[in-house]
Amino acid sequence: MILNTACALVATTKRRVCSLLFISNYMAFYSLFFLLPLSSLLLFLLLRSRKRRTNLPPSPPRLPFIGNLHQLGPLLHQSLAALSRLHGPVMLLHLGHVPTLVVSSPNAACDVLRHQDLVCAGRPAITPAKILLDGDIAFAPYGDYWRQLRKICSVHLLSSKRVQSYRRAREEEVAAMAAAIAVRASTTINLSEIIYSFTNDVICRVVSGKFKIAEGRSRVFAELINENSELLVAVYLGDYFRWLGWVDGLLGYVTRVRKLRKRWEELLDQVIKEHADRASSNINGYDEKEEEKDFVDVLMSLQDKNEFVLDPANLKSLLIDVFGGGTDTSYITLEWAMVELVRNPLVMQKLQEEVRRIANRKSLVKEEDLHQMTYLLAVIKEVLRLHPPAPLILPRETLNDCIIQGYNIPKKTRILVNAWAIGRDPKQWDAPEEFRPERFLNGTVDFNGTDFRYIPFGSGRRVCPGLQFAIVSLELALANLVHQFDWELPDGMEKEEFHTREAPGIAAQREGQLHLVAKPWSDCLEE
Ligand code: HEM
Repeated sequence: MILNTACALVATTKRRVCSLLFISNYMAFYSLFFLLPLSSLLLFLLLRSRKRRTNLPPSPPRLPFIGNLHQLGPLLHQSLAALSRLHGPVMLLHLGHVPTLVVSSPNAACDVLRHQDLVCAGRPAITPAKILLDGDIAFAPYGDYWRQLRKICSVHLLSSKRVQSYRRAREEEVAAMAAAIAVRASTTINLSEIIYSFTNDVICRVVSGKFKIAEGRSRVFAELINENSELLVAVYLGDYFRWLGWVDGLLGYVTRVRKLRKRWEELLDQVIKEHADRASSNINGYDEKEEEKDFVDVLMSLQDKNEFVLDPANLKSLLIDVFGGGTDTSYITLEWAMVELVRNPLVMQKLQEEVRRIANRKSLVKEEDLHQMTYLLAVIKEVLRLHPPAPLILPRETLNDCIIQGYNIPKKTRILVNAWAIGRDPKQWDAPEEFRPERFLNGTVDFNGTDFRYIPFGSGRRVCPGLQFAIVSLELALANLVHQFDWELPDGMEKEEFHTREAPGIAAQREGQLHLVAKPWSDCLEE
């Protein structure tokens, strides 16, 4: 019995040993052929992601949750420039949950806007744009839909030929601006107001035709554009802290943006309906006179010919973009131009000499005179170097992982290119804070974004499509302002009080309104 039990025990132990041996063999086999490669793969991935994380650009120290938000001031481009001086021209910030790459040197801008242009061609989906501009071009995600809109803009709405076709509209609006100044000559005028009406009237006229002035419609557009600017630049907590989106609702921002969209819809529906009425009765012969077509005419006739079909809501978003993109930017530039010219009397004198010599005592400078005015162009370039109205261009977002200046930049990183800081970088420009148009006289630096020291219109595939339109309007307006009038500070104001401070916000607008006295130039004769 004892022997039997002993034998049974031995047999069981043997079986257990065998099965243990089998299991350990199996495990060895398993680990050799499966676990080992798997764990090495995991290790490799871990190391790679660590390397990636360790090869990120430098970042200022950050706080939990808010990240670097507390380091930003009301003048965003200026606070980013100050941080970049400490942490380098390629710097990674964490704005709440949003990783944000800030680029402040021409080389880094060239990486973003040329070498990695495709990967960096996305735009972040921010709350106000999603509500107000859904389906527009400026905030459209990069892809087929954006390409279609881009083609419409560059081939049909803002091509050289089309820009040329708005010549009469521009010249008439410039004449109206000069007349508005002339009636208040030798008194202190609010030039900001006058310039704003001019830029707004030009855009209104180009987009929605010549009927708007009589109806006072441009005033309504101006009101809406103003509110656009305010609501688009406000900070929406939900964009930086996913769990705080409801606060934006509570603060009323979201409701305000929705209401604004509704007002735009109503106004644009009216404009589109008028187009349809005009087209059906053909009172304007809109189909015959190509040069008279406004943007709505062009878009609708493209739709009619089935060349492209845009959802009505998206069509309105595209029009809102053009109003927003075209009005504030040109207004801000023209205002800064007058500020810098009054602060720099020698530059003003040189510009007036050029314009008056070429215009040859005509009462109005015409567009055919502009191509000879090289100093005028240099003045506008210098204004846009010191005061780019979109100092951080428009935010981009990476569509994939990429490398910028040797650093790994993960997918879905927001990118801010600080055109303002690059334009004032002492490593790139002599005496960068001084207003010296002469630096542009040799003509090698242009607006088109090929020289990354100078990118007021951005660069690459998302470069501003309104560039030509903007430049010719600015040239014509500025030439006429300095041709017809001599400009003085209001009584009692010293040159030193005439400041160049910027107002808070993301557009680099001058703080306060510009008040000046216009003295008609006596030699400027009626034709
Ligand atoms: C001084 C005048 C102007 C300046 C400084 C300016 C500047 C800019 C900048 C920096 C961008 C972003 C470019 C980028 O991401 O690389 C942009 C985009 C854009 N601008 Fe302008 N702009 C001006 C006038 C205009 C005008 C007159 C229009 C239309 C009539 C316009 C329409 C647009 C549109 C639609 C976009 C979006 C393009 C896209 O995302 O594909 N802009 N502009």
